[in-house]
Amino acid sequence: DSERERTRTGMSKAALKQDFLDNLFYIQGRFLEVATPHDLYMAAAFTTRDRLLERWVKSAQLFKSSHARTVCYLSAEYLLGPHLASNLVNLGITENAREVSEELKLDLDSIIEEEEEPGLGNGGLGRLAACFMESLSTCEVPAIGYGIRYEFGIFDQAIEDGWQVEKTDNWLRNGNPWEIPRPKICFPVGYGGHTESYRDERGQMRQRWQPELEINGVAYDTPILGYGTENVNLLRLWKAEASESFDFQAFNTGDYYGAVYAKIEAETISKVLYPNDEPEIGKELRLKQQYFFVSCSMQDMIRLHQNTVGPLESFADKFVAQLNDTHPALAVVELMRLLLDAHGMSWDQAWGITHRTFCYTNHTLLPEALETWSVNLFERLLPRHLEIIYEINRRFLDEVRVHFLGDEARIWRMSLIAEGDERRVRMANLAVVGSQAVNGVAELHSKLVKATLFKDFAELWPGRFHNVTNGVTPRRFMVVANPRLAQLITKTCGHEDWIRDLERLRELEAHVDEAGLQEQWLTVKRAAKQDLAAWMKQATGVQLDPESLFDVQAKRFHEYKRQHLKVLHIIRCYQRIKQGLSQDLVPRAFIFGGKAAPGYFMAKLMIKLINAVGAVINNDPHVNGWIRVAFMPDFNVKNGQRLYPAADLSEQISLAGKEASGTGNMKFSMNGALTIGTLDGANVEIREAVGEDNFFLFGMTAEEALQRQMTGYRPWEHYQSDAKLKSDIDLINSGLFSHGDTQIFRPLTDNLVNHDPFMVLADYRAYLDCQKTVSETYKDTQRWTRMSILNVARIGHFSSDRAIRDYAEHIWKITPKPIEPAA
Ligand SMILES: CCc1ccc([C@H](C)CC(=O)N[C@@H]2O[C@H](CO)[C@@H](O)[C@H](O)[C@H]2O)cc1
Repeated sequence: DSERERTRTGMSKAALKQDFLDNLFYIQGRFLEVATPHDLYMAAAFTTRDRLLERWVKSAQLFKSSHARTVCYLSAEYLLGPHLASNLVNLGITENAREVSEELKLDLDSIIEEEEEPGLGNGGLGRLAACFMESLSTCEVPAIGYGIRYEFGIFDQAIEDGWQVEKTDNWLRNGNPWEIPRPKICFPVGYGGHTESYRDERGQMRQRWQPELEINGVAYDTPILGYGTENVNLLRLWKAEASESFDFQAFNTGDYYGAVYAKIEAETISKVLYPNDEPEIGKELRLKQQYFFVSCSMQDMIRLHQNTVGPLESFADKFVAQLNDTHPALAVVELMRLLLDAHGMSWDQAWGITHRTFCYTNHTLLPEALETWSVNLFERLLPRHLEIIYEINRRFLDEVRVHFLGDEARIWRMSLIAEGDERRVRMANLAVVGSQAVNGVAELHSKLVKATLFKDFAELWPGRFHNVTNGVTPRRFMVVANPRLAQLITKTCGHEDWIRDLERLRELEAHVDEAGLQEQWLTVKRAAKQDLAAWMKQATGVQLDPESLFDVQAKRFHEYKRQHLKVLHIIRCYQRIKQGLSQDLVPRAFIFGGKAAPGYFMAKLMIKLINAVGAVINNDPHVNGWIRVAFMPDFNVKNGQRLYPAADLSEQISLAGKEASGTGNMKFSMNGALTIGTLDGANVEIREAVGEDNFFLFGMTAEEALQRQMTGYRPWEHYQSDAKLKSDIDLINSGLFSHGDTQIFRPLTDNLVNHDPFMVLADYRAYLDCQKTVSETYKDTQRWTRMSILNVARIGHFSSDRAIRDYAEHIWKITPKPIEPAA
């Protein structure tokens, strides 16, 4: 058998078994009889990693020797999820691993369950970065993902007495077998201090920075394997360390705290992920974190270029860097600083390279989400960068004046500096000016980005603005999360090629009316619902009926995502059942999941309201069996993989114009859930793809919502004129769901009837009517199943492989570089 089979990285059962037992012994120092679940998991992880490393080394060799053009994805977040199951699928050895486990009387699923997921992200943006890394490898595009190795990721969420309680996410407590420390790949990062001008050896006046504090950034590498390919890309996350981890002088003088102060101060920089998916003003540590990973990454890219190609003039031919929102936007300024100050380039040459290197993706239109940093903070923390920002701005505004003579208002709006009592640096404007391409993440969003957020810039540089609609990886969110469905699709299509070419799901359409397929389709969904019901029972005590319609809303809590609109529907159903008017209802399980930023009061109150309403409904004998409410604690990638396969109905009900894209909507559809949603973000394109008959649409369009807001929206009138709405809101205020406390939810209900910034009351009626249609449709199982099959058959466009191919062709101008399989 082949060279590979004989080696430690054979794919055969025999090779896997031997390697597993060897790793259990040589790495965990255990033999089977005494191995703990954690030992078994670590042995399985190292056995899988061995096979990754072999491909990784080959990829790195080829990319290095061929000077392959490489994408650098700069993201402050990567919501990777557990590695083991996904790597087994991408290596194509899940079955072999399962059989070896059985031979050893072990259960592969419980070994997989053992893994602590790396939650190095908040939500959509972080998970997208993870899907993109997997698809970059699958599409054989050479790439490096750069980010921060937070010691503590997104908090673990517990629900206590209905309230969210945040628990520290100590994900590294048991070690991390998937990363390789690279102590020798280490870069200095400066903060504070001052700048000074000096005359260089050529007599040129130059600027340099004398930072006050210097720490080190050390690389930790994680291989990212593609599916059905030998290509492995690199995820390089930076950890902050003190340049001097122990100050002996201080220790000798008995100043023990002083001895470790530098170490503590340095390490705080990569200590914890900021748990907000909307910016918190002026958190200095946040800016330090952003500069930290940007500086390490730019220095590393320059090192790699000089070690492979050589002269920096061709830097932008070798590297293209994608800014994942504005969080890494400082990279534009840091590359300028390095090219100017460290490599003695002229401004124009440096700017030519910098501008051609960067591309920027915007992920949100919410004004409060656009990051700005005070000029004072910049002066103190990054004085040299502020100088460079001023020079970029001076030259940029000159260009604007040429095109828009005398339009000082435009100058004021486009400036990188927001004037006013406190001058602030606009990171979004910096990202646009410093990039050769700017894109939104769904067609509607990209249109709104050009028409509102960056209107001035789109008028100056129309060709710079693009759209790349988001996508998700079908490997994790179909094959790993829903193996039953994957098997049924493979059997029906007669091949597994759909996993790497998702458009081939269309072949399912030919079978859509076959009773056999419909039957098996229902069986697969029912089994997933039973699994979720069992998990929810042990996690929350709530018993869900797998025969009922699983109506799921799972995403970060935010008022624009309108989880409170969903609660009003639940209360409406409750009231109708209590009034004996349940004829047009179908039994439903209302399932929620999602974390709220710890400082976001209204979002946390929404979680409490859901659990309060659930407690009453789930214990009310009159409604028993009709409706149930359950809150899945700690919604993360692992738990998401339990939820997506079990959903019948996917709630995508944000106010049109607010959700940039959404990606959960794609994951639910890929698992046969039907969507009830507004014409917002990628919902628009999902509806176009699956067909309007297979999508439950309601609500105002983005234009209509904007119009209503412009002409003065008075939510109070809805409350006054709509008796049902009034009684639902009054029921919340009645204290029925809060042990008679009529005040606890007032902030939420008052906000709704007096302000309602996301127009919940305006869409309430349309939403209820649409939910009626949903119930009607669900009663017709054959029709519902047909719609479910068509949702999967027509969802191919929303693979992250397609999104990566779009970026490669239209933005990065890069071609794949496949690694030839070992002989
Ligand atoms: C500074 C705090 C912070 C952190 C994250 C963010 C992200 C931009 C928020 C986010 O995750 N946006 C989501 O990005 C997804 C991927 O493109 C989209 O699908 C979602 O619509 C968008 O809300 C903003 C501000």
